Amino acid sequence: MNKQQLFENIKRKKSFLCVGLDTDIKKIPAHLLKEEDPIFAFNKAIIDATADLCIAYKPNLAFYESMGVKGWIAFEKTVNYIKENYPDQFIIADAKRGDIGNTSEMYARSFFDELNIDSVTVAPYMGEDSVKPFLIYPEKWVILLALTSNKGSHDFQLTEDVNGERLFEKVLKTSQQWASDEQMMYVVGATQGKMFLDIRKHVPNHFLLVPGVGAQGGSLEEVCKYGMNKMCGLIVNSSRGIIYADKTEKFAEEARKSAKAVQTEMEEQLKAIL
Ligand SMILES: O=c1ccn([C@@H]2O[C@H](COP(=O)(O)O)[C@@H](O)[C@H]2O)c(=O)[nH]1
Repeated sequence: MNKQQLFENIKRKKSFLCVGLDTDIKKIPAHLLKEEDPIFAFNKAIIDATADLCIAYKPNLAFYESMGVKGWIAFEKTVNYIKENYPDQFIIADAKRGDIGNTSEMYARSFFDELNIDSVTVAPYMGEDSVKPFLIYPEKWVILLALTSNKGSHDFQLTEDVNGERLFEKVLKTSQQWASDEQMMYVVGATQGKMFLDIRKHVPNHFLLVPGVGAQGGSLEEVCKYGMNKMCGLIVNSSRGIIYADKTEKFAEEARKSAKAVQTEMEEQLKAIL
């Protein structure tokens, strides 16, 4: 999917919501445990209940890998289910990969060749040769960690060099030499508030993947105020706040209500640019 198609989906659905499929066997409703593949059964119900309200799904690999082979199978089935039934959805493998070149090549192959996923999150710490292997795939995206939503983002990302340049700014500046805004996005946490102004000074036109609303308490209003651009430029993720809205047989219905509440707020925010 290219940038224009992403924007068209945002306009059509009046939403820039990404539903995070952080599916934890210990948190899903008990009645699903009798299913052959409880993780997939849960995901399928959540996807069917929310697909018209969101433009993206973000399974986080940790939740699947922690289940071994069964988890990987559930992940693959989930990706295929989205692709077959909701082909307009942008799929993000939140895997935070990145390694020496030949190893990154293998990571890229598994997400882009094997699974045909739209995008993968990548850590920038190992530099250009660790990111480039992900960039040889047309219309596939690298989503590079820039300024994350957690408290630890202060430990390295905000440290300054002798010229006063912060590490996340160096990441934004340097990585723009590797790919354009047609192939690269950045992760910026919703909890970072006004810092979106600084982010936008460096990357006015890029899409940003923004986790941290809902369970982490980030403000959607602030994200939009400081981070929205003329193509929206935001994919805002909520995982726990949507998928675990309820633990009963009504879980999918309640997840839909939570997603609808976020989408309604997004529709309002989009009036500023549409
Ligand atoms: O800076 C980051 C980068 C990634 N994440 C991931 O996003 C979701 C957030 O889940 P919630 O339940 O909505 O808090 C999760 O997969 C994180 O690993 C992030 O939160 N912050």
